[in-house]
Amino acid sequence: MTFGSELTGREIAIVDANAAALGVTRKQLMESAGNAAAGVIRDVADADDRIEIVAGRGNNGGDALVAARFLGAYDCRITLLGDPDDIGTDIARENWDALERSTVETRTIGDSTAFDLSDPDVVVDAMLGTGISGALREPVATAADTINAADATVVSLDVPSGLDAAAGTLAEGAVRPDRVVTFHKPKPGLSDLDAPIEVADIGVPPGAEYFVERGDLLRLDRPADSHKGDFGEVLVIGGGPYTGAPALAAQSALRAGADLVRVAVPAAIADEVQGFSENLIVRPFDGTQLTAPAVDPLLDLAADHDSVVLGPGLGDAEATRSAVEDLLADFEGTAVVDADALRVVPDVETDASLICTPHRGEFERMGGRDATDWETRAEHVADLAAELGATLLVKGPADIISDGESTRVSRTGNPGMTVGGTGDVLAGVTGALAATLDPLPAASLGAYVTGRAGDLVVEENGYGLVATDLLDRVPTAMWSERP
Ligand SMILES: NC(=O)C1=CN([C@@H]2O[C@H](COP(=O)(O)OP(=O)(O)OC[C@H]3O[C@@H](n4cnc5c(N)ncnc54)[C@H](O)[C@@H]3O)[C@@H](O)[C@H]2O)[C@H](O)CC1
Ligand SMILES: [K+]
Repeated sequence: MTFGSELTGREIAIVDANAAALGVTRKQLMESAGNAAAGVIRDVADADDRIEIVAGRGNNGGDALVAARFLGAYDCRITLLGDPDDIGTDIARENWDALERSTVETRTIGDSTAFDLSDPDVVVDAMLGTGISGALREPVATAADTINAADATVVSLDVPSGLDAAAGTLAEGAVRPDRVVTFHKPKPGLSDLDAPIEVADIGVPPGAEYFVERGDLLRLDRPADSHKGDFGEVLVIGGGPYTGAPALAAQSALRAGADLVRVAVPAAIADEVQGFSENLIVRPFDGTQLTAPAVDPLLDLAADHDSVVLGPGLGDAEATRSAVEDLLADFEGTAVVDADALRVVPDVETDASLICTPHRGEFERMGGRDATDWETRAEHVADLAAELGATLLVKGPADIISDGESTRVSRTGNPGMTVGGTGDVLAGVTGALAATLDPLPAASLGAYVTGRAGDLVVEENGYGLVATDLLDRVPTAMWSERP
């Protein structure tokens, strides 16, 4: 299992969009949901029972419109709360149009004062599902009261209308069902209800939660009322024998949306690093490479940042290695650890939350077991992540991300990306995402976005990609393909 045993509203949207990316449309899922709902309704209804289906204007209502088609043998009436022109989604509207052309009895009610029930035996509550926001508004509020007062068996589709599946709480006046049929997975709050809950399999493709796909981009948010600082400040610590790597990581963090990125490098190369871009804020520390005297000042600086990227271009000198060890031992924030800095991770005790980004060779040097197929390797990645208490992002043709509990696989990227520097881009992008997201989603999206940026370059130019080509594709990969 990769997502939790219960799905919140946002996770459902992600799974839905990932299912679509894997070739199963939301309309197909709605068809299965409506079919499954009809099965439960048949279970509670006698052959001559009157069934009232009350549908809202979202996809929860859409599920019920499908169910009505499957219940053709019953005395069934569908009430749409609101104007058909205001139906919120194409797939719900298509199902409404199909019902209207059929022999199923339909009516629309826009005004709460007109809501009534004709003494039904069974009421199907499909007014609101996981798309609820805030307190119940009219006409839903009155309809919920009327349904609760009716002497009928009430079956809620997905969740009782009024259950906020993001918070797991019931709004005042929420429908009190006798049964619930929920789709794909339980939702937060359902287990607190008195009513029996059935989970219906609606054919979400296996892999929609496992693979990192386009739907995962829904975790990214940049609301109109955002303020400077909302998207985090990132500190890149790197450089010494190499100058390009820290500059590349820092620029990638900027492209991935961090508000502010500082890059701490040895003073001897500070000018050269600054020369890569006027967007960089360079913070030199004394010397030609990272050594013990820089550790305390860097820890102070790091404490003022939301995340740290540690490693790009540091090199593998013994003095640097022990400085990295000291730094990690006393750091308590979130750090993306890459390149030579990875060597110390297995031996260091730290309270920091680490995201380690090894390639396969580095993964094995850290103690990971290799495997010829990626499914087995994914298990080995999870094992090492659990052992280290860190999140691992193991780079390869399929990137494997695990925190020891959940494991994801990202399949973006292409053979053109074996060129030097793409790892620095990945570290920077992941560092920026880790400034606002938890480690597992940050690493998963970092892998997906960097790989997708590489795919966009190759789609445009063919192979012959260099790492700097990725930079301006990072925002495209993050934002222009968000479902
Ligand atoms: N993967 C799955 O599990 C699938 C689930 N399906 C069903 O889709 C709904 C969620 O649909 P969505 O369109 O996102 O939202 P809703 O239908 O729940 O509601 C939107 C609708 O409600 C209005 N509204 C919102 N808040 C309130 C309020 N407080 N008071 C009154 N009205 C409100 C809003 O304006 C919209 O009109 C999910 O639950 C499943 O049933 C898919 O069919 C298949 C895949
Ligand atoms: K409902």
